[in-house]
Amino acid sequence: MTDASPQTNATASQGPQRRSMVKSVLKSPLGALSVLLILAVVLTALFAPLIAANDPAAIQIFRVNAAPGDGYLLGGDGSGRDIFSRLVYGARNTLLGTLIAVGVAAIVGVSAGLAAGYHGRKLEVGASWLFDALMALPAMIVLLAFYQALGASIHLSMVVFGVMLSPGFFRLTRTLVKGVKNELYVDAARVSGLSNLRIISRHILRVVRAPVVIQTSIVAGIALVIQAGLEFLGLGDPGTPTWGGVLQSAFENMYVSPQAVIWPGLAISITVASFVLLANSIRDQLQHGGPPARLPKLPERRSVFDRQAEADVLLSLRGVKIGYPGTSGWREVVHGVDLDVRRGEVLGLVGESGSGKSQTAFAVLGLLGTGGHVLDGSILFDGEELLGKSDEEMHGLRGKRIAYVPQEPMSNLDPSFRIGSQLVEPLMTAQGMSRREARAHALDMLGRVGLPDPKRTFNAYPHEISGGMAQRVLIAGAVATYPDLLIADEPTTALDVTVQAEILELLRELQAEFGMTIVMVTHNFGVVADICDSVAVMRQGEIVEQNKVTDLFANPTHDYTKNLLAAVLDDVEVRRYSPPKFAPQEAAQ
Ligand SMILES: Nc1ncnc2c1ncn2[C@@H]1O[C@H](COP(=O)(O)OP(=O)(O)OP(=O)(O)O)[C@@H](O)[C@H]1O
Repeated sequence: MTDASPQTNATASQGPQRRSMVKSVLKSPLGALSVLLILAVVLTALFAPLIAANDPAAIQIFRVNAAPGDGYLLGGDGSGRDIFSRLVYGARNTLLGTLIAVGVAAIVGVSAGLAAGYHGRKLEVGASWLFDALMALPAMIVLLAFYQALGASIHLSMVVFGVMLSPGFFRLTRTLVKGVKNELYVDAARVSGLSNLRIISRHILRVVRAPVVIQTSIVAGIALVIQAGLEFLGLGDPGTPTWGGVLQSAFENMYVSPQAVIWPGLAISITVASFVLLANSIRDQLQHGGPPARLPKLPERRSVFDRQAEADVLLSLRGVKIGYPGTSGWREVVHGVDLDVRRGEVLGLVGESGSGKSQTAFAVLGLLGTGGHVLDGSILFDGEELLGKSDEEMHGLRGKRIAYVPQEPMSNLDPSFRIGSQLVEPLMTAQGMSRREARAHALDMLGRVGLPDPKRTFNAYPHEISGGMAQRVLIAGAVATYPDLLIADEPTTALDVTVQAEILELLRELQAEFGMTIVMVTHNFGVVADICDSVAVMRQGEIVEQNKVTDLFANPTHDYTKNLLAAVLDDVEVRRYSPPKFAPQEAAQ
């Protein structure tokens, strides 16, 4: 049995510029064409009595195998009936049969798939066994046997065929449900007391919906072809006009009236092709988001590129504005940041959530989120302008001269590869090392970042190590190329307090040993006090204050900085500097 599972990822559509699926499909040429053709067939079926001039069953003996003309638009068939009228009325019966097969397949397969995927293992095993057995049955033989037993009703045959098509829906739905049922938001829904039925209808069906629509479209094409095939074999109701029946009649008279075969053939092929094209078009929209939405026009960059930074400044930002496409033009999220990071310095980029710290860091890495652009400004790295560099040029810098340590160590390691191979591959491609050299260097680095048994970690899978060890592994990978600049985005947030201190200590040591410059993105003044030499405070997309850590802690000038410092908890252990405690009235000034 056909299992036309649409390979799709329903979550792929959840981009920032997701448009309504229907609109997106209609905007793609193939999607629009297929919808138009299916609509035309449906309308023809609905308004058959208005479209067809003649009764499809009326026989005119002198029009047997007649050529087109004289009121018979496409000629007469072997019994003297109007081929056009039979095709128009045939659209009704053919679509109804298709609808029955698809409806039965979807209802049986999706409900069983939801139940088997969501509920325990026993139900899944039983249902899987049943549907596997159904798939193993030869559809045509089963349909012929049922035809013998049930009589000449194509609609009953389509019910049986629908059941035979249901395993495709079952497998697709079960797999999707199993993938989503352990997501944290589903757990949260369970904890909040929602019933299983409510969770399935609210959270699970949303994920299943789009792939099931694709599967439905594919299965509709298959059902139509099989139905026409059965009718062609003479297994339909001879009194009812259908496309398969018209094809059979034309085939019997092919030598007398060859053109009569063309019309039912065209009707079947175009409709089936439309279903398949529609499925492809929806899948494309889901997987790739369809053709890119038109971006608002980029504003002209006013900043002068031709500038130089002081010799001891490694990274220099001037007037950097970052934006994302919004409903009415660009939505600016960083509004003209000026920032200098000196060679060998650890700079803390600090501010509350959403203040633009990560966006500023990602702009330097050339890794803004989908649709994100640096709208204006200049970013100099070691005297070289980064804005305007191609992806390839940026690729040459990232992972070599500019390294990155992320916030979530675990989600940045691929669970299907050993730690060692994830460290060795980049060293071979980026540094041109041989496998042996890369392996030795990776083991060295794992030892250097304080992992007690580098060999064991090297051979381990990510799930076999702790979060703190994973962060050390990522740091080892980042510093393995001895980068000039390390950007660390909240590298300790996901770790427990003692491990946080160890990781900060490690970064400090590595910075001193390799002479790296570090930009530390953080919302935590404790981290700033612990490791940073200077600090830039961000608020609502702007830098409001930049100073040496000692000076800023001793003498914050901006109210926002004072508030942030006042919010540092009394028991935060600050090893290098002690933030002064501000009285609430002082902080509010
Ligand atoms: N992909 C995106 N599309 C649109 N807006 C975005 C996108 N990513 C971030 N933003 C917006 O940019 C602004 C700054 O985000 P950013 O991630 O830099 O904040 P942050 O200071 O690093 O906060 P946090 O500490 O919570 O990560 C926010 O208003 C955010 O909504």
